[in-house]
Amino acid sequence: MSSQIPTFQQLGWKPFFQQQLSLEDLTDYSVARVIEHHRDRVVVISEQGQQSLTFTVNDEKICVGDWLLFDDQLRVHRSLERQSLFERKAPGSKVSTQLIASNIDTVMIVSSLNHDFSLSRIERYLTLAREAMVEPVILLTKADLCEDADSKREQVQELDSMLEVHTLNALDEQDIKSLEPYCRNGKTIAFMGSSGVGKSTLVNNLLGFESQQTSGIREDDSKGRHTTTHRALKVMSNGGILMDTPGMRELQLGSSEQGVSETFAEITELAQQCRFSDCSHGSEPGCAVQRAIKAGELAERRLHSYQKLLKEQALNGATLAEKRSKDKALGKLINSTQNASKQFKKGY
Ligand SMILES: Nc1nc2c(ncn2[C@@H]2O[C@H](COP(=O)(O)OP(=O)(O)OP(=O)(O)O)[C@@H](O)[C@H]2O)c(=O)[nH]1
Ligand SMILES: [Zn+2]
Repeated sequence: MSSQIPTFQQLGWKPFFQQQLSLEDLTDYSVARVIEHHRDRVVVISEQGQQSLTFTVNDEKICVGDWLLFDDQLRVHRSLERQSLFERKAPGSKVSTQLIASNIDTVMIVSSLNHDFSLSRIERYLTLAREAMVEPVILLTKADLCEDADSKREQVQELDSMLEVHTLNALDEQDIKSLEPYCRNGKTIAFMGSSGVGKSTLVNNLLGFESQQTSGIREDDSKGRHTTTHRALKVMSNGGILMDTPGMRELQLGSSEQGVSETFAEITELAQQCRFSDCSHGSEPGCAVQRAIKAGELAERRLHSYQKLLKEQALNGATLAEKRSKDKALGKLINSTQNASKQFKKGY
């Protein structure tokens, strides 16, 4: 974080958050945004600068990017409702989720135009972005190393005509400038994409670090990145906020169906015209999806991606449902034990 204290507006304060405050909140508490999350405390930035806050007993689940209220004793009072949230399944657990980052406006889905380029991977990230309620933008890097950049760009655009798709050389200053509209004052952005596609290069250039790293990224720089304290929230040279949490890179598909159906809107729409409401779009008669594939209006690849993601989701959904039924069973057990002890007390 730069030495200058950013203004609230710069930090991403919006009417959406303002509306959640009562008069009492404003007089009794201070407002801040979380920039680091630790086991027993959070580091926040407010109009007073950077502060470390302790949790109260009623420790709610807080994550980087959250807005919260705190008292004079530097204790968290409560966090405000989020506008968007990235979460993932906690490692080692099929059921609980881990909060990654909240209140992001735009997520940059980065894919390089060489070996990493994969429409299915992009679709996967699009689904994640939509589940998180975050606007996606596609950045296709290494355009300088690719001969058919335009045709690949078109393939991505065909996934969704409303999608913003850029091809660029992440090392080129002019190309970085084209991203400025997304990085303005008050905007929070984040990056997603597999290893080596140019995320760090983009991040460093957007942060205005190019003067420090003119000779490109050296091998030992990646080590250096890890030894410096990791601030998840950084102010970019033109005022926007960059959310740079390591967890964003290992995101997995959640359990809601909405992300998939939005990402594959044309299939969702076609499916409504299938003769059978539970059509699997295989060999059923009257399948509108198969008809569109045969007519060349829908790529077969799209249907495969769609089905694959739906299957993954069903799997995630099942584990959540299992968890719920377990919780219910536990609830029943507790109730019956309580009833039994009541009955016992009553002398039955
Ligand atoms: N020619 C060219 N090289 C690029 C471009 N973008 C990134 N690179 C190079 O690709 C390599 C990997 O880039 P990084 O920015 O480290 O990739 P990353 O996505 O951060 O990778 P991880 O840190 O592993 O997640 C570096 O050597 C960059 O200089 C580009 O648009 N054009
Ligand atoms: Zn069908």
